[in-house]
Amino acid sequence: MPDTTRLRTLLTVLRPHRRTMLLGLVLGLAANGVALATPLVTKWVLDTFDDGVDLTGPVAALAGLLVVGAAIGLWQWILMGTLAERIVLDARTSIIRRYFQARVLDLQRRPTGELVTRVTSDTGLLHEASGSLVGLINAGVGLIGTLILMAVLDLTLLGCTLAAVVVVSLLMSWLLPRIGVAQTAAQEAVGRLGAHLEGSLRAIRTVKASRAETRQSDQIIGAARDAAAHSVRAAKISATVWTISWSGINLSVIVILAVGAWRAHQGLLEVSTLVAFLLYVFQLMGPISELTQNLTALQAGIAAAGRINELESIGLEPPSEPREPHDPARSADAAPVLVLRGVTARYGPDAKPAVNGIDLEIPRRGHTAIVGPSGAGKTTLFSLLLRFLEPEHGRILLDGRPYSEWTHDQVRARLAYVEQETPVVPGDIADNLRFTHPDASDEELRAVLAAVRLDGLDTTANATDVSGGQRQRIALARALLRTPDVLLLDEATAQVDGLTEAAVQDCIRERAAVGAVVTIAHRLSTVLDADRIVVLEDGRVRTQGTHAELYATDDLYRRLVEALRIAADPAVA
Ligand SMILES: Nc1ncnc2c1ncn2[C@@H]1O[C@H](COP(=O)(O)OP(=O)(O)OP(=O)(O)O)[C@@H](O)[C@H]1O
Repeated sequence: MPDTTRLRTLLTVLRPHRRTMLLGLVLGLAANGVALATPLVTKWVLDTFDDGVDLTGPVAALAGLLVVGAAIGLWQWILMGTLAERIVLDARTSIIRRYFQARVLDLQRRPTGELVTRVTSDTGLLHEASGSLVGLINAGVGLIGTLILMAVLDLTLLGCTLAAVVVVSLLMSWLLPRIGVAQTAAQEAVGRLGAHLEGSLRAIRTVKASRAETRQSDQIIGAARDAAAHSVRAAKISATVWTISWSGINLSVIVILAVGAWRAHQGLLEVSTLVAFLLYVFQLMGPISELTQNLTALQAGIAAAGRINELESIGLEPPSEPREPHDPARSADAAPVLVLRGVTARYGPDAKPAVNGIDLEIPRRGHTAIVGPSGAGKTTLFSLLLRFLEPEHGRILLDGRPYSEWTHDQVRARLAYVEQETPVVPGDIADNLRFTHPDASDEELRAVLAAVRLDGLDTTANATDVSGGQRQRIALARALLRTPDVLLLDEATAQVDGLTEAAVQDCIRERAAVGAVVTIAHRLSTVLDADRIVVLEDGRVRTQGTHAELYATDDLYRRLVEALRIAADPAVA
C-alpha cells in the first residue's frame, strides 16, 4: 500500500478529533511563544542589571513567563495524552465491531491470532501517532520562530547555527523513512507471532502429544526475534539520528561561543545578546528532538494505519434493517419451513461449486438426516441455511419467503445451531446456556439441563471444566432453550458415551415431534431414527427417502450405513 494511502487512513482516524487537535496546537503554539520570549526577557533582565535600574519588573516578567509556560504545557500534555487514548479506543471499538459484523468465511480465512494483534498491538501505535501531527506543526513553528529571533539577535551567529540545522535535516530526511520500513516489518512479525501462538495454544494437546513443544516454540520465538530485530533496527536508526543531531548542536554551540566571544571582544556584539543567542541554540534542541520523535511516531502510526486499513477488505454481512416481522400465523402449517431451489454455492470465484443445484424441502415437523461422504457439501448446506455463505444461484425460502426478504437476524432467530466442535463461550455454564437468550430464567435452565440429562450440574462452574460429552449436551441444551423452529445439529464425529448419545437421541425425537430437526448424521442411531434421509454426493442431492427405501435401492447409502454400523459396533468388523 502506498504511503499516501496509509497517511490518508491515519488522517481518517484522526479527523473526528480535529477540534481537540486544534486546541492542542493552539496551546502548543502558546507554549512555544512563551519559550521563545524567555531568552529575550532574560536578555532584558541582564541589560537592566547592567544599567543598575530596578530589576523587579523584568524579573517578575520572567517568573510570570515560566509559570504561564508551565501551566500551558501541562494542559497541552494532558489534553493530547487523553486524545491519544481516545483515538486508540475508537480504533479498537471500530475494529471489534467490524469483526462481529464480518462474514464468517471472510473472518475464518485469516489466522485468529493475527486478527487479535491488529486490535491489541497495531492500534497501540496510533497512540503516539495521534499527537505527532500537532507535535510536528508545533516543532516546525518553534524551529522557525527560534531561527527568526536568532536572526534578529545576530546574523553571523545564525549562519553558524543554520549550517548545523541543514546537516541535521538532510540526515533526518534520509534516515526517517527507514524507521518506518523497520517498524512495518516489526508489526508484521508481531502479527505472525500472534497467529502462530494462538493456533499452537489452541492445539496444545496435539502439540504435546506430538512432542512438538520445542519445534513450535522455536518457530514462534523466531517471529518474536524477527519483531525484535526490526525494532532494534528502528531503535538504532533513531539513536543515530538523535546522536548526530545532538552532536551537531553541541558543536555549533562551541563554534557560536568562540565566534560570539570574538565578536563581543571586537565590540560587535553585547554579552547579553550572546547569552540570549546561546539560550536559543539550546532551545533549538527542543523542536529538533520533537521533530525527530514525531516523525518517528508518524511513521509507526502510518504503518499501523496501513495494517488496520487492510481489514477493510473483510466483507461485512449486510446490516439488518428492520423489515416486516415474522407472522407465524401466516405460514401454512403444511408448507415446508425451509425450501432450497436450485442452490449452487462456492467458496471462491475460482473454486468448484461446493454444492450444485440443490433442491430440498425441510418439513415443518420431523427429523431430516443429511448423510454423504466427506466433502459432499453437508457443512456447506448448513452454512447456507445459517447465511454464513450466500448462494451463487438459486434461492432459499423460509416460510415461503426468500431469504433476501428476511434479515440475517430474522433468519437466525428461527434456527438453533449446534456445531460439531461444540465450543464453549467464555464464562460459566449458565452463561453458556443463556448465550442465545440472555433473559432465560433459572427455571428454564433447569428444564433444558434435565432434557439433556445434566440435571444437578453446577451452572456456576467454568464452562471449560466439563467433559467432551457434557460439552456436547450443554451445546444442545443451549439450542433447546426457547424452542427454535428448526434445530440444526452437526453431530460430533467423536465417539461419545452411551448416556450422551441417548440424551441427544431423546432430545432429537422430542424436538422432531413439534418442530423441524436437521442433522448432519455421523451416528448410525441418528440415521435409523430419522424420518427422512437426504444423501448428498459431490455437492448434489443423490437421493432421499426413508432408511428402508434407501437401504433397498441406493448403493452409496448402503455403504455409508455399513461404515456407520462398523463404527457403532466394532465387533461387526
Ligand atoms: N472454508 C472453505 N473454503 C474453501 N473450500 C471449502 C471450505 N469449506 C469447504 N470447502 C470445500 O467445499 C466442498 C464441500 O465441503 P463441506 O465441508 O461442505 O463437506 P462435508 O460434506 O461437510 O464434509 P465432511 O463430512 O468432511 O465435513 C469440499 O470440496 C471442500 O473442500
